Amino acid sequence: MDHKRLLLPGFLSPELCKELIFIHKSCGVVGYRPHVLSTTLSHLVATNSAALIMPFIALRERVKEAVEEFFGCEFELFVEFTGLISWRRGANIGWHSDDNRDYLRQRHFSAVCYLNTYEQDFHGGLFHFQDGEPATVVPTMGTVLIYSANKENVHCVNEVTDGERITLALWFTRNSTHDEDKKLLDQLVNVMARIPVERGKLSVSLQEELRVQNAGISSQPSQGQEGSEVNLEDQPSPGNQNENLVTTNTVTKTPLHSCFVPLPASTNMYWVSESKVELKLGQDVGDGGASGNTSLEDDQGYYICVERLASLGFQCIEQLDVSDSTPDKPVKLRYQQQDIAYEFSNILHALQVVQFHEWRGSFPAYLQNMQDIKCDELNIVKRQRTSEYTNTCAPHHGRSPNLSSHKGTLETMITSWENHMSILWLELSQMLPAWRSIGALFSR
Ligand SMILES: O=C(O)CCC(=O)C(=O)O
Ligand SMILES: [Fe+2]
Repeated sequence: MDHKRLLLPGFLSPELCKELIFIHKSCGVVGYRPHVLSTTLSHLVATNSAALIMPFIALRERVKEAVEEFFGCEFELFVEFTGLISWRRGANIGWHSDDNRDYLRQRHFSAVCYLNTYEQDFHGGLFHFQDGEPATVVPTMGTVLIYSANKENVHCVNEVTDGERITLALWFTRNSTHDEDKKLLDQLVNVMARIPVERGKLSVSLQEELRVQNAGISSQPSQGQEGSEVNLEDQPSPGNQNENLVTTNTVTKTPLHSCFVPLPASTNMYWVSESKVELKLGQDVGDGGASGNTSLEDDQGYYICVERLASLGFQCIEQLDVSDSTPDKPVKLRYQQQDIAYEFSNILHALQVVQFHEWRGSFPAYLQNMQDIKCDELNIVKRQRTSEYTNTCAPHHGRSPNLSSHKGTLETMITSWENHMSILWLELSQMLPAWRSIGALFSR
């Protein structure tokens, strides 16, 4: 039997891999099997994070071209599925081919893009082919593995024993009725139509201004940016006038803000069950759906967003009510026992902002600032009232440093995320008419 497969090391730049990891860590939900989380493009669109599909577009195109060239089927393929998948401790998949279910028969070719590296970011999780060469694929950041989805390429993934193994999985089909682009376009058109700011209201000059401001911001992520917000005061959008500028604590929210503040999906999609789930290995192949979801009642587990925030040192000031089916409530965070004054629109908004700064590496600067505030304040307090030293550190007690006094830092933290999102959002809204007319998602 022929085992047609291709390994392309360095196909993705480290920068793109990290950006995709940021998206997954900001938006991922429970995946299709235990210990697996996923972020599909349609999930991004459905959770008001449509702008985050932009970094995928050129990559999907490049991978499709590589698959078409290797298998000699130029201009014949459609992307059937695009999803970021992470495999956490305990995740594995037995021998299978990727088309091994009736509802997966349309999958003709597979491409797995490895976004992080074996033995650096996770342990276990090697990929093996049952027959032929290469027998084993070692996941390495930026490598793409391409193979046919049928029985020529039966494979498995060993159990991940530690860390988080993150991939971008793509499937391709010759069958146009399974074209992911058509479904995404329908979804995008619906979502963009509901956006409160009319695209037409964003004049060309304003868009230009935005670009210039953003160009400045992205090159200096850790500095105060006076006047960096998108101020639409002069161009109110109909039906939205009263909401044009909403000040929450120190940070001004603009109409654009409401375009891309994420909307969480239902709670059970973020609930990772830790109770035992019976599974027949080797039969359950990725469908990108949420069939790994389990009910909240009988389970031990954790809420993904809360866990992701906690792993970076953030807690929600008020505990999240996981019995609430839609966690779309304002959230405030605490970092190292200091309450952050800013009110995020919801837990997903908080997570996206935090992950954004983790990705950009701009946290150390902010945290350094926060650390300085803490030390200074504590020193003063310590000198004055030594006996109450511990109390001053405790949440809601004494004068724990209020970060709103460090307006520049906090404001920059929020607005640099907003600016990043607004660039993507504008790109998306500019591309959409062309995508609609062609019926496909493509890059410039
Ligand atoms: O992540 C990998 O290396 C392969 C995953 C896989 O086999 C699948 O999802 O079907
Ligand atoms: Fe597979």
